[in-house]
Amino acid sequence: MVTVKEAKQKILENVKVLPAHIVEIGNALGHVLATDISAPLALPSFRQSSMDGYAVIHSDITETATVLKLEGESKAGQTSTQVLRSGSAMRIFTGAPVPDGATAVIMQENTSAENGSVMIQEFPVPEGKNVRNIGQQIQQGAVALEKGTFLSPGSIGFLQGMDVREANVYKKPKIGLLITGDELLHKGDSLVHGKIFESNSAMLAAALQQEGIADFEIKYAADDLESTINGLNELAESNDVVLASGGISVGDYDFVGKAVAALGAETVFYKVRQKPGKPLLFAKKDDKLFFALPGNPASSLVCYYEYVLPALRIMSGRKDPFLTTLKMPAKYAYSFNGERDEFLKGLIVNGEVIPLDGQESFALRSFAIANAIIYLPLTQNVVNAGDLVEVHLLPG
Ligand SMILES: Nc1nc2c(c(=O)[nH]1)N[C@H]1C(S)=C(S)[C@@H](COP(=O)(O)OP(=O)(O)OC[C@H]3O[C@@H](n4cnc5c(N)ncnc54)[C@H](O)[C@@H]3O)O[C@H]1N2
Ligand code: MOO
Repeated sequence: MVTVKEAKQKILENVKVLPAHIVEIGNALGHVLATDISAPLALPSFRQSSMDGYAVIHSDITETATVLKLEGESKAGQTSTQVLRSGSAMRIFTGAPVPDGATAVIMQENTSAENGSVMIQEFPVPEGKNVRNIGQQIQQGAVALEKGTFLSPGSIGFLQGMDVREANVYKKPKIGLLITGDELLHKGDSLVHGKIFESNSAMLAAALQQEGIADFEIKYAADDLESTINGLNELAESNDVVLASGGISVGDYDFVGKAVAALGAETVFYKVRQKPGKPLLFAKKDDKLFFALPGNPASSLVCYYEYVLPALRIMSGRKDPFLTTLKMPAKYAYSFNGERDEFLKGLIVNGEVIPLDGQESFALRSFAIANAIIYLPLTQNVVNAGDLVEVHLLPG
């Protein structure tokens, strides 16, 4: 048995980043850059107005109420180059090219135009006011995004604005899910006494999809050693990570531990001093990883968020693999007796976290409405309302 801290350390030590490959920008969201991207063009690539108003030469404005001759117009999308002469102002709109010679734009609220001239009710006008300069955002050839950047919607927009079409990103792991248990019913089956509708496959598939991992396959194994070995073996051949659900405890029909050993995988840890999720197993063989998640649904999902997801993120190149962690006051008191650290399903509302009712490991009802996991080490087994607790934010 290892502690939570030791188990997390072993994840960090034993999981390696996958190789990189080129993807189109449209498919790059949620990936991590494996090389720097240089700006193929400057942003902006021409001088742009940031306001609707009038382009002027700032030194022409010598007093409040300077009157300039109105000459020409520059609107967004205009491709021809225009020139502004001294003593004149040009009508201009947001995003439009600033004519050569112009050094500032006066927003139209500070002007009044009539009969072919415009009065500027602003003085003094600094050079460059309301003008976006060439390369103000990024110069051509400069590093636009560094290796290691996690590509967010903002990154995708930034790259698209420079007409970057593809990116070299770390691969995301391919996952095989092995769902074990003779008691399990599937979609379309009829309920019979002693059986349950299986939910871990849908739950884990949803969690993977939420992480942007679409490449996964699901297999089912009966509670016997041979079908568990075969299932693990087949999934390991075509995937980077195998997640088994159920059959990892000490019962006569729990075969996952024996099957992992039979495949020749090395156990990194088995059993973590935590509730729920005690019988979690992590093993590896060459570059393949095996996680055996306890069958109890809430145990399975806690282990996924606290250990599996960080491993998948490390493989994908993420430097911040664990759930975002912060301290927050507990809304209600909570205490526990026992010899294991506890992970509680929590709901953050208005800056406080509520330890939800229904913390049993077979129950998903609390997880269904949780937005956080509360981590209570053994040293904090009595929590009073208002005490600060460690909170791990669930993705989404
Ligand atoms: N004598 C002991 N018994 C148990 C111990 C122990 O230390 N000594 N540990 C308990 C703990 S803690 C957990 S957690 C469970 C883990 O058991 P397994 O991983 O072997 O899981 P199963 O026995 O196969 O199933 C447990 C539970 O979950 C239900 N289940 C299984 N698969 C699914 C699924 N795909 N979808 C929904 N529900 C599933 C299953 O029907 C059981 O109710 O062991 C304790 N026992
Ligand atoms: O570890 Mo089990 O998940 O406590 O029920």
